[in-house]
Amino acid sequence: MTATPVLVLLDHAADGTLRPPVRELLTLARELAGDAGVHGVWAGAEDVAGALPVLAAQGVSTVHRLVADADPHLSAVLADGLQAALAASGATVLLLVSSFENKEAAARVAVRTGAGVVTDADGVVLEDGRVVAHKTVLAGTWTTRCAVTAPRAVVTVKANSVTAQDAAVPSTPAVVDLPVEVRPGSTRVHLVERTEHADSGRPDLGSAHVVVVGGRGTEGDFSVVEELADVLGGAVGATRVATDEGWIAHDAQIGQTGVTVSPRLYIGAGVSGAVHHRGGMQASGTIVAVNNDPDAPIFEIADFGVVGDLFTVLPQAAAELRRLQG
Ligand SMILES: Cc1cc2nc3c(=O)[nH]c(=O)nc-3n(C[C@H](O)[C@H](O)[C@H](O)COP(=O)(O)OP(=O)(O)OC[C@H]3O[C@@H](n4cnc5c(N)ncnc54)[C@H](O)[C@@H]3O)c2cc1C
Repeated sequence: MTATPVLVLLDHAADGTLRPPVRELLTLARELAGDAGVHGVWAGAEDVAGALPVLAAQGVSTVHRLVADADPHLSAVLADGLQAALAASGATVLLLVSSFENKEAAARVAVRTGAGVVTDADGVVLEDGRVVAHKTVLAGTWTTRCAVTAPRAVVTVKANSVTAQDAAVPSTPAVVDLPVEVRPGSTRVHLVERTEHADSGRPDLGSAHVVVVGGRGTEGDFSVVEELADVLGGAVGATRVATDEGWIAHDAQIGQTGVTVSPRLYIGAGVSGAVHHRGGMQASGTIVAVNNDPDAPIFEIADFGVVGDLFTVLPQAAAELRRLQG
């Protein structure tokens, strides 16, 4: 694979603000593309203008704004748009933030274009002209390197895998409308309604730098978990026991059948560390466990462990952090 532009899907919120992991992907894209340049894809009716300063700081050369008579929030329509953007940009590498929706779109684009697809990567490099993606598999027990042998690569990258940095030289991104030919099959599903979650004031669980997680040990009282998360500016997560009990919404569940997180700091309180939970958090940077059972399996993977009652330890930690923060 010779040097070509790298294409990045510019995930954004309803107000047009770029989601934080997009800066990480653009940083990675610059490393892969070298002089060939970085292109972005803007999908949705939101105004791109507010995102342009960030895209300029990231050195993006061209933003392909999809123009389609169908909703690009449908993964099949998004895949149509991404395929068109690959053709328009000449890119042979497409990077997307790892999310359920993006992984579905990535798979569709890869099938249509004959690309190799890797999901949930935590690093991407070029080796001998080939895209090599690093990923953690089998409930976090193995790290693998997957070399893409096809001429095109589509890779979804987990949040917090790359440290975002601005380009040495900013750019003036050109915004180009890209008409998308929507396949008849792509609109077999109609999007009836789409509602953004009310803003909790906390960062998104999948991309947060800090995640504080409550398990069965909370016995349904998440107040101390939320308090510590707020002091650290982090997100609140949960085990399946906690979500099944209805103590917290299902979208907070971390693990094999929930969200995969890889924050810089994971704090588990009253979490045993079952294999199904580990699969969704073992790639975290630093793992802290608070559990009153010294034999809890989570201590096997913890970088720092506190044997104690979470209702005593978490408030103390929050108070000390507040004191240090002044
Ligand atoms: C197919 C399948 C898929 C699954 N997918 C998931 C998944 O995606 N995510 C997930 O999380 N689980 C998943 N599970 C369930 C998983 O196997 C575990 O049952 C679950 O993770 C355990 O949750 P827990 O750690 O909260 O509870 P427990 O295992 O009951 O552990 C509670 C811990 O809290 C400690 N504790 C109790 N009181 C206190 C206190 N006051 N202070 C400090 N510590 C205390 C206890 O010592 C214990 O270690 C799945 C299971 C199956 C079969």
